[in-house]
Amino acid sequence: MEGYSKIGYLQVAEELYEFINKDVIPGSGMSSEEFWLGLGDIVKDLAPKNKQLLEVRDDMQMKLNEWHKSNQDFHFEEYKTFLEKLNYVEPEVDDFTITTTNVDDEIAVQAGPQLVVPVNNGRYAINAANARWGSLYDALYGTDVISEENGADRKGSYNPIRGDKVVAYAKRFLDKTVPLKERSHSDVMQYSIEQGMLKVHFKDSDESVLLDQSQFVGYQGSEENPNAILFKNNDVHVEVQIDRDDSIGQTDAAGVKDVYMESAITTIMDFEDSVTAVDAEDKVLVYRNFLGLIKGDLNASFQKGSKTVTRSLNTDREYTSPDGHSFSLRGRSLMFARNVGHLMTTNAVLDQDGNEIPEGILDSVITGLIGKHDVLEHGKYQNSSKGSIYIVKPKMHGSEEVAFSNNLFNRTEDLLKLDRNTIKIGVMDEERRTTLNLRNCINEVKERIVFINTGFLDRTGDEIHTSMEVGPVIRKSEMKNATWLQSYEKSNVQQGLKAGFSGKAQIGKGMWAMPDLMADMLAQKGSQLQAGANTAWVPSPTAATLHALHYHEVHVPNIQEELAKKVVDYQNDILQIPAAKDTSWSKKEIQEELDNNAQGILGYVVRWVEHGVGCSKVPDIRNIELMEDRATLRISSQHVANWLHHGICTKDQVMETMKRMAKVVDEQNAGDPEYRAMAANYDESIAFQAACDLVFEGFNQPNGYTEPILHKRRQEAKAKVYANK
Ligand SMILES: CC(=O)SCCNC(=O)CCNC(=O)[C@H](O)C(C)(C)COP(=O)(O)OP(=O)(O)OC[C@H]1O[C@@H](n2cnc3c(N)ncnc32)[C@H](O)[C@@H]1OP(=O)(O)O
Ligand SMILES: O=CC(=O)O
Ligand SMILES: [Mg+2]
Repeated sequence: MEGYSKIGYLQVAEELYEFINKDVIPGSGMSSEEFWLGLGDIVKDLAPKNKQLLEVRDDMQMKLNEWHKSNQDFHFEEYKTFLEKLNYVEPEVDDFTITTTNVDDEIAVQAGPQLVVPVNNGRYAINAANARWGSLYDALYGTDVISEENGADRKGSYNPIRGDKVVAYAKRFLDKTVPLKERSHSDVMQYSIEQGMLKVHFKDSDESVLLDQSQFVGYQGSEENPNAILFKNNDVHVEVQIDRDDSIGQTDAAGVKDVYMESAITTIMDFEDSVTAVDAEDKVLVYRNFLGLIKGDLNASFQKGSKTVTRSLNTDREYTSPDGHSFSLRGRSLMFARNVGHLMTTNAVLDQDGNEIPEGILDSVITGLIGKHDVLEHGKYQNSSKGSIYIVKPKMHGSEEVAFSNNLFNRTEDLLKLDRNTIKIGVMDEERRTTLNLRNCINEVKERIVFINTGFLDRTGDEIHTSMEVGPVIRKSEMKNATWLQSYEKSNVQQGLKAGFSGKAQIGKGMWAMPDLMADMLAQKGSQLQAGANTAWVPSPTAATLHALHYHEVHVPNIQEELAKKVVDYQNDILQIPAAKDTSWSKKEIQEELDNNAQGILGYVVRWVEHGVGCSKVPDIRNIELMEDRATLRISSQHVANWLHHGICTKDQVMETMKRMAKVVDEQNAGDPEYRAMAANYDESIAFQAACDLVFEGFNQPNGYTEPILHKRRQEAKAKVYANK
């Protein structure tokens, strides 16, 4: 095949071949020949099984559709029996606990925010790794957490009225989190260290100490005039920064210029939901960025206003302990790589017959190979101090698919000469068959599992698609309160606790998908901790810093201990299908639902297909900017497909809506010179065609996934650009 190098069983796209051989193999302890021949063996052995697992998915979906069509008179018990016979609901394994070892404290001990970032965007990826620490002052000043009332507006140059509100908020946080024995942090004139204790001095020459002296764990600078005081609360840190020469420090009695929060304790470097990678060129970019992150030499230069900014990874933070010893804290988030799932194949590597190989197999061996450099301590920094490689595996359906991933990781370890279970797994609980059989799924990876996470966005898409034949689904905005979703969230925590995750692994919860609504996030996202999660997803570094506040309010291990005492059988509730009981929506309501979905689909897809951007902020019908990714696209497209299938709307109505909304999206993007308007020629716009395919062909997409259409159309768009060059 032209443009490919033949090696053993495989044909490898030249750019990938060269990148791996030149940049990744050296120092890995293996030759390139060994690597490619070994990958060939894995593909030869595992690709047929991968294919068979996908056939099981299709077969189950077909049988579900048939069952629902011939059981319009629905009986719940019969439905359950049918699911059990189909092995859609598996017989449960006996009690067990996970035995994962060599897990970093960031995962096992420290409850805190988890940031997700598309790894193809180097600038964002570096930012994400550096988001281990973030400025509380900036996060408050720049978001709606601080209201703009009474002259505290955000626009323009620094507004001292707003600044005062920020400082007051931060000092209230300190009073709650690291209280003084007497009075408030806002009364402090001077922080100092005396005989290993933190002392605070007030204006009237009064002084005090911390209520709990053990919360003071370090400082920078001198004992008399420290320039940073480090506190620890609920296993996470907060640093009060002092600089009397700084423009903000000057205005503060104690010279405090900022409160720095330990924020994104872990980060998911995403190769999946938020990424566009459809060929060898794109795959090389994501692998190259990940290599740079692991080796610590990734840089990104970009224009910010008139300046060129070069960004690189932060160093560790150095402190002196109260008893005078030097120590450091990590300056960077602990990184996971989220590989793609089992569905897609990639043309970056072909087998000897010219078939694309499963993309998940390629991701496993290459992220494993890159991760090996960390195990061998080749980087400027170390990601895992325990010699582990952390991989998140998404979109798996049921325990056989998890067992397949385990086998793939075993084979990857053997090929790379890594000890068994060096590669840890994070299991996304985001498909209905995994939720129902989560215990069995965890059991398949009990020696390497480090997280379960409720990816409720994909999970909602799967919910709609699975029960497509039942009837019209409830409106999208009602999904979050639906019985199935609420019980899925609870069941996930219960299964994690039962399998002994507390103190060993993460029980994670999903994304806050409104990146601009930070006040609402602060009000609502703490509930994920109350529900037992020791981490939850945020879309940006700012959100990580603000979400970190929640982990200071509650000590998650205590909550988990309480929750572990009660055991509830959630299965019947998880199986409550979100079909609408009352479908008498008004014409206006139907149109509103369609408009909203169409706007989200088009706004996201146009950037995916034409610009290669896999995660975007797209305004919804109320003009609220939403984080859209493949999983939210799956929901919107399946929702329209469902209503279309059940005659709630007509094909003509949907087409009219898509065309009208394309004009709205075109207007939203009018300021972008690279943007190609969809409404200029609907038939020629590849993005518009992709969006239409997702809706009109939605019924036939495997499990309602968006990748097959997105990949095909993106490849088409890239080919068109190259042809015109
Ligand atoms: C279902 C699921 O799988 S959810 C997982 C998928 N979702 C994600 O991965 C979320 C990733 N988030 C993002 O891509 C972005 O935050 C978006 C698209 C939601 C918003 O992006 P933007 O509009 O560019 O963000 P905004 O203008 O508010 O902020 C930009 C700044 O924040 C930084 N930033 C924003 N999001 C992130 C992030 N996730 N990680 C690191 N940095 C980020 C940017 O680097 C930029 O800072 P810089 O100029 O100093 O480099
Ligand atoms: O991957 C996360 C999701 O919600 O889907
Ligand atoms: Mg997902």
